Amino acid sequence: MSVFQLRRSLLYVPGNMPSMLQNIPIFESDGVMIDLEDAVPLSEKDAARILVRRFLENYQDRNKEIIVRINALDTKWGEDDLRAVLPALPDGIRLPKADTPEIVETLDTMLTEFEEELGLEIGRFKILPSIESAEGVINCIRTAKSTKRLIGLAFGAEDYTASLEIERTKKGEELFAARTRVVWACKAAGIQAIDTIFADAGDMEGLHRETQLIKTLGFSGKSLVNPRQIDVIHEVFAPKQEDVDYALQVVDAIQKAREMGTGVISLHGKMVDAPVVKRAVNTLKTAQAHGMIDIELDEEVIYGQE
Ligand SMILES: CC(C)(COP(=O)(O)OP(=O)(O)OC[C@H]1O[C@@H](n2cnc3c(N)ncnc32)[C@H](O)[C@@H]1OP(=O)(O)O)[C@@H](O)C(=O)NCCC(=O)NCCSC(=O)C[C@@](O)(CC(=O)O)C(=O)O
Ligand SMILES: [Mg+2]
Repeated sequence: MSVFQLRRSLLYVPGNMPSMLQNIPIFESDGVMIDLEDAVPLSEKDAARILVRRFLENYQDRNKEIIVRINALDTKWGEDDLRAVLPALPDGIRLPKADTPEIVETLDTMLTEFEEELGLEIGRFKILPSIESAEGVINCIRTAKSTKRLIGLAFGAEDYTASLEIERTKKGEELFAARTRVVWACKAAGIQAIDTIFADAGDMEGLHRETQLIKTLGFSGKSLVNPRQIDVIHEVFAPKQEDVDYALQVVDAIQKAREMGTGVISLHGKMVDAPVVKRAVNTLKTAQAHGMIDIELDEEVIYGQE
């Protein structure tokens, strides 16, 4: 059974803060996004990219996914950021303000050139574009299919609400349509949807509520601003034991149904058919990724394919 990569928690770490960078190895997030963009003041842009490169060169035993958020490619820093950090081999680049598929394609081409220059496999560096404006949301369906390098699309609600000239609320009603569209784009392209930050690092209840909501919508994880947010996210994304047990029963039941020559069966009085089985398999894959179960799932047998 394939195990999809967990990206529940991607923690931003400002690239100009040595005291924060040095703790990256001990954070229990699934990944970190070292930031050269908005967390870094203009006066420190040049120093930060050198600091990040040195940090990555010394961080040899990587224990989590490392993504660097560069400055946008239409700024005077974006290309220098790439040139500085790529030789230190981050796993991927988060591209802010990815308003169009064309800007992601430009980054794709630049990464290919850097890979050739550095003698690396083409496609080694992944891309996580940020959808954080009205234009970005409108174009995200094409952006999600713009290159094979994409690990997902990340929604950025702070810039998105600024672009709409509205306030961001904790309830998040103003974000619903954009979040939904980003999820559709990602699911249609077979990549992950990563939700925006929750800025109030002291409000764990609010974070819990928002994470529950975005999980329900189909996001795979969230960007974070503070290490204290990691446990809350992981708790919400952990599959519940009762759901895993039920998914195992569903898989068992459908195989018995097939042996009886039918594609539908009743389990505890509820109908089990193909979509129910698909959801059960998703639950089991998630449980597998969380290390909760270790079983071989033969999807051809489960789905009844020849
Ligand atoms: C939020 C706050 C100020 C709270 O400060 P506080 O002082 O209350 O923090 P405390 O909890 O008291 O800190 C306790 C200890 O943890 C250390 N510590 C804290 N945070 C740490 C961390 N992130 N990494 C490593 N270490 C950390 C700290 O140094 C201290 O260490 P020590 O002194 O040794 O005890 C602080 O966390 C922080 O600056 N966060 C990063 C902010 C940032 O990167 N923003 C840019 C990315 S968002 C964006 O751009 C939006 C977006 O573009 C995209 C999108 O949505 O995806 C959009 O448009 O939407
Ligand atoms: Mg932003």
